[in-house]
Amino acid sequence: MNELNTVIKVTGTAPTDNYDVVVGRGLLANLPELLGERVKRVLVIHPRALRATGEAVREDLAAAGFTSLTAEIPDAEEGKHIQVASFCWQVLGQNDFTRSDAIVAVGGGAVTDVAGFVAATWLRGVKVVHLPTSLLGMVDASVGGKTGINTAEGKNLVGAFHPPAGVLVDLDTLDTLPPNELLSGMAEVVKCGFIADPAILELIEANPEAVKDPRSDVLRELIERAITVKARVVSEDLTETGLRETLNYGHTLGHAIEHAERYSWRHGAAVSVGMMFAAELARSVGRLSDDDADRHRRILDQLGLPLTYRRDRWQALLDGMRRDKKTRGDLLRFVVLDGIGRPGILEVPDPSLLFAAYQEIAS
Ligand SMILES: NC(=O)c1ccc[n+]([C@@H]2O[C@H](COP(=O)([O-])OP(=O)(O)OC[C@H]3O[C@@H](n4cnc5c(N)ncnc54)[C@H](O)[C@@H]3O)[C@@H](O)[C@H]2O)c1
Ligand SMILES: O=C(O)C(=O)C[C@@H](O)[C@H](O)[C@H](O)COP(=O)(O)O
Ligand SMILES: [Zn+2]
Repeated sequence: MNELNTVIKVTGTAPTDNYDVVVGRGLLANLPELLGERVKRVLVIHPRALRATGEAVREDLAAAGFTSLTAEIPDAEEGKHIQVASFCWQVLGQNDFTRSDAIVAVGGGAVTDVAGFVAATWLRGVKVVHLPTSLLGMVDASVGGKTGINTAEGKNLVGAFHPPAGVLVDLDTLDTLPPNELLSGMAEVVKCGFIADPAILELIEANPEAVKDPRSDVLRELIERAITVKARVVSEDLTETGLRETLNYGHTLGHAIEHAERYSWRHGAAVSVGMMFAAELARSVGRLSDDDADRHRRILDQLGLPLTYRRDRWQALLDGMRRDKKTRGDLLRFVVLDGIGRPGILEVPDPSLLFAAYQEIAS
């Protein structure tokens, strides 16, 4: 690995909780070194849309002496399905994959989520390495070991914590990422700014054009800062017993919107509306100042992320939010801010409070 790479460490209590997230260019070629000598066979999981990248990874593996197979899966949320996991288990079974073999995920967050889930469940756990190719995958989904698939009832309702053995964030892959996908990832970067690193917000405010340029130094700094936030949080609380809930800022409503829209909305777009809602909720109970709540609107609007959602969908959203993993019994729980960089939890026994805050963002 060369000196232009940045290494962000994730740590934890078990030896398998410790790994590096390496950020740089031309990094995919470093995969064989990362897998190590014990691994003999590798299953590369990627969507059809990223076939060329998957093939390039397999060529590097072959050159280094690994036997590799491909599982080409449906794109985006269609990949986060039990039938896709089942297809991958079948490929692993038919090819006698053992506990010393490995899975490599090449793609966005949907791919790292389902491939991570397959790795968590095959033989009760095999090594997985993530090669995220979307901004969202780089700054969020590939780091922290949350894996999952959707069910008919909601988003990520089935999954496991299964940290990767390593993450290679190859910035070159962003060159082909469509602008709306970059924008979606930017919502998670902004989230990290609101919950933990105000410098992220200042960088975005000061560089409205550069943040959208995949080759800019500003974007690289944002990526590294967001990964640093995520790595720090999951190092302290891998299994979400407390601090990790803060990474769910904007997701209680966001996931409900994704489900209501049958996943036609990008994850980050839904989280953007979810953060607007959380800000209005916190403002309404006197926890967030008007200035800080208004800053949500300014930054998300500057980026071009959505700020509102349909007034007539409230009941479906409330039903969706009840299925959020932070809910305890009848108590809905939201990540809210007491100020920028000061996240906390708001427990809401009475949905009328939520309905009132929703009116502020309903269109
Ligand atoms: N596990 C976690 O901690 C975590 C964190 C955040 C989000 N997520 C999950 O991640 C998913 C969203 O991730 P996403 O936004 O990456 O979506 P995605 O994986 O659906 O990818 C978005 C689209 O971009 C395409 N794409 C990806 N990389 C590309 C590239 N380099 N060039 C061209 N096209 C490319 C994909 O094929 C897809 O069509 C959601 O399911 C969300 O729930 C998980
Ligand atoms: O890593 C986490 O923890 C997060 O909450 C990060 C989120 O951005 C991500 O979308 C995650 O998949 C949501 O998890 P869930 O537990 O609410 O399904
Ligand atoms: Zn998210």
